[in-house]
Amino acid sequence: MAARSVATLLKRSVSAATSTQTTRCMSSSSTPKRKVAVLGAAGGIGQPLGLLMKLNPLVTDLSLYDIAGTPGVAADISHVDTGARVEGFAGEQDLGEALKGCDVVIIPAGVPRKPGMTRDDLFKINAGIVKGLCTAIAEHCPGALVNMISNPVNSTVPIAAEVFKQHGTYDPRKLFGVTTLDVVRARTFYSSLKGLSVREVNVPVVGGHAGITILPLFSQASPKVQLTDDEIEALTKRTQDGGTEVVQAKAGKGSATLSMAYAGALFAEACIKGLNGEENIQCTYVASNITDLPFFSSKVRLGKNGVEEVLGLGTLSDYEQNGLDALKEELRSSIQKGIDFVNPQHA
Ligand SMILES: NC(=O)C1=CN([C@@H]2O[C@H](COP(=O)(O)OP(=O)(O)OC[C@H]3O[C@@H](n4cnc5c(N)ncnc54)[C@H](O)[C@@H]3O)[C@@H](O)[C@H]2O)C=CC1
Ligand SMILES: O=C([O-])CC(=O)C(=O)O
Repeated sequence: MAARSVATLLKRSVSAATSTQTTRCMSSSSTPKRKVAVLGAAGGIGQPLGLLMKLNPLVTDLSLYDIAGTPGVAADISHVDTGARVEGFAGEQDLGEALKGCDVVIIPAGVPRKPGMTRDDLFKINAGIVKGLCTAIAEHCPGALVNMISNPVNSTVPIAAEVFKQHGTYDPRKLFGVTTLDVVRARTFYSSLKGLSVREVNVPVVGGHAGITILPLFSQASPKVQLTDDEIEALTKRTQDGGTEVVQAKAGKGSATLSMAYAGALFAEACIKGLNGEENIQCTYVASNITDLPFFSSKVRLGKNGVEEVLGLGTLSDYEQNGLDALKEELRSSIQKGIDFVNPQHA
């Protein structure tokens, strides 16, 4: 699934860049109008993600919002000769206008990790940022699909759910933690270890998005190749620590931005395709009852309403079952931390 989407995205981007006429025809006749907002658009992820959304012919209106720096980013991206109309919004007073009429809102707003930090160390700052942005979403575009990138995703998604519940706008089919980067990494590491073409490879990744809560299911990878126990262990660890690998390599200058922008663009495109009636299956962190945890990442069928179906885990190897048992306590407590942040009286 992801492999084909990537190829399509890049091919379309090239044709969109070389033919404004074609793009305009597509958006006015065959495809519905789709407005996408990026909140945190002037950041390390926000800028390349904004560009990738501008290259996507399924996007007709692109709203770029940040607390600062957006006029420059919006002016810059708006000169790209593709169909999407770009508007930049800077500062809280413009947030409502940025969100009005949105079909998809992508949130990469907030601080990234430095070496030695866990994603949970970001909670203190990012929880408040996400709460504020989700309050505005509830007021100005309550029907939009929300793609949460801001960390810790294991807690920021429950925060968003609680904010929407307080406003009476919560629809669990429309709230997603973006875990696509874990899938992208698992595919890359698996294919390069085994000399496979990455375009043909798929690996489901379930659980959450932090350390051991990231559980790649190499027993369900396709195409299937023989893996030793040591190879499975190494691939699993590398996928779980992929974010930390980048944080350490950037040595204090932030975390993954370019690969995340790519992954975020893939997932946003999958959501828009679903809205447009092109159902597709992606791994994402959503409200779920496939385990005893209220939020869980697994394969999900996306369609016109957002989540059409949360798919089960399939058969797990003993190694994966142990990983699942081991991740539950951390994931449960991260979820509760998010819920308690919005409802301190119940904590
Ligand atoms: N889900 C995932 O797989 C991944 C998540 N992340 C997370 O994404 C987040 C952003 O990372 P970067 O772009 O590298 O950080 P960054 O610091 O480069 O950019 C963040 C942007 O958010 C903006 N911002 C802060 N408060 C805001 C508010 N109230 N409203 C709107 N914008 C606001 C900042 O002005 C800045 O431009 C971090 O929390 C990071 O941990 C990063 C990589 C992967
Ligand atoms: O590791 C981080 O802090 C950023 C992130 O979520 C990732 O790259 O997977």
